[in-house]
Amino acid sequence: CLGFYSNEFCHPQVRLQVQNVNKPMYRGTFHCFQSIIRQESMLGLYKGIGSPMMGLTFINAIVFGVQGNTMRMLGRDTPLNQFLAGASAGAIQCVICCPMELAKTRMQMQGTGEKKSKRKMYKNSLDCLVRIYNKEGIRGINRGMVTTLVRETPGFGVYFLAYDVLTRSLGCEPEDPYMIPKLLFAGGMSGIASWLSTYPVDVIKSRLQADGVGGVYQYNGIMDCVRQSIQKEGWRVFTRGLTSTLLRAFPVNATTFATVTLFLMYMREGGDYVLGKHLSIKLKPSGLT
Ligand SMILES: NC(=[NH2+])NCCC[C@H](N)C(=O)O
Repeated sequence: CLGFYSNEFCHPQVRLQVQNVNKPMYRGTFHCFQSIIRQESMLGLYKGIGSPMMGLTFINAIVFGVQGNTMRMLGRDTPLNQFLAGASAGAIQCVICCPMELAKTRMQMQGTGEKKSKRKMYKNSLDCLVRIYNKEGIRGINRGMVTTLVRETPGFGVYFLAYDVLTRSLGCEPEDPYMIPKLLFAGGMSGIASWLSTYPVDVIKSRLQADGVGGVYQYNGIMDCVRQSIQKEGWRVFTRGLTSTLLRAFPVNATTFATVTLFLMYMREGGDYVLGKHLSIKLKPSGLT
């Protein structure tokens, strides 16, 4: 479980993305945090954490495994191959990421605002997915899959390309006394770059996955959700929850990338290898090959 996947600790993100702009419950990130803690205690910030915690082991294993093997398959270490290897990892991990985020979103939305249901529909994330499957079948638990693929495929391409470019330009070498801070910085900035690159898609995905909580369906598909969102809230709608997402993205991805890099470096003899891009680049005096 390297780092924390998705936005399980970014509770405000989902609520800020899907709240009703005509009757907004939250004025911004800080107010959202305050309200959740006041109304639901600190535990409220961790609602829906079960699903990401269940899925994150597999997701990170898939992401770094697919990315590394794709790079070895592509052979040449070029920026385009970095992007393609990351994008393929991002696409494949959607199989787990989409249902996981659907459960997280539903758990975080139940009992809030106008969607407040009299009784809690779901006991936990697994119960949430089982109920959705029993009611809506396989299509139901893959609600939001298209937007998840549109978000994650380029998002992960940017994620790994940014880390490659930053580790190269910072010269993250084992004998460098500042290697660890540089890896943390490169990982954190790569996470931010990745979320910034596809954040508008994430807003639409969250709205589609939250749609129907409490029985009220608002959208007839992706384009209708985009149209309604822009019509009601203007283009700023695509920045809703962005602050809390970026506040979380830096430390989570700094930890993830630095941990994987150091883990793999010390798995090899004497630090000959640094993740750099994808786990198996031989370090030469001139930098990563
Ligand atoms: N949707 C993305 N931008 N994904 C790439 C970043 C993934 C990373 N594990 C995170 O949760 O921050």
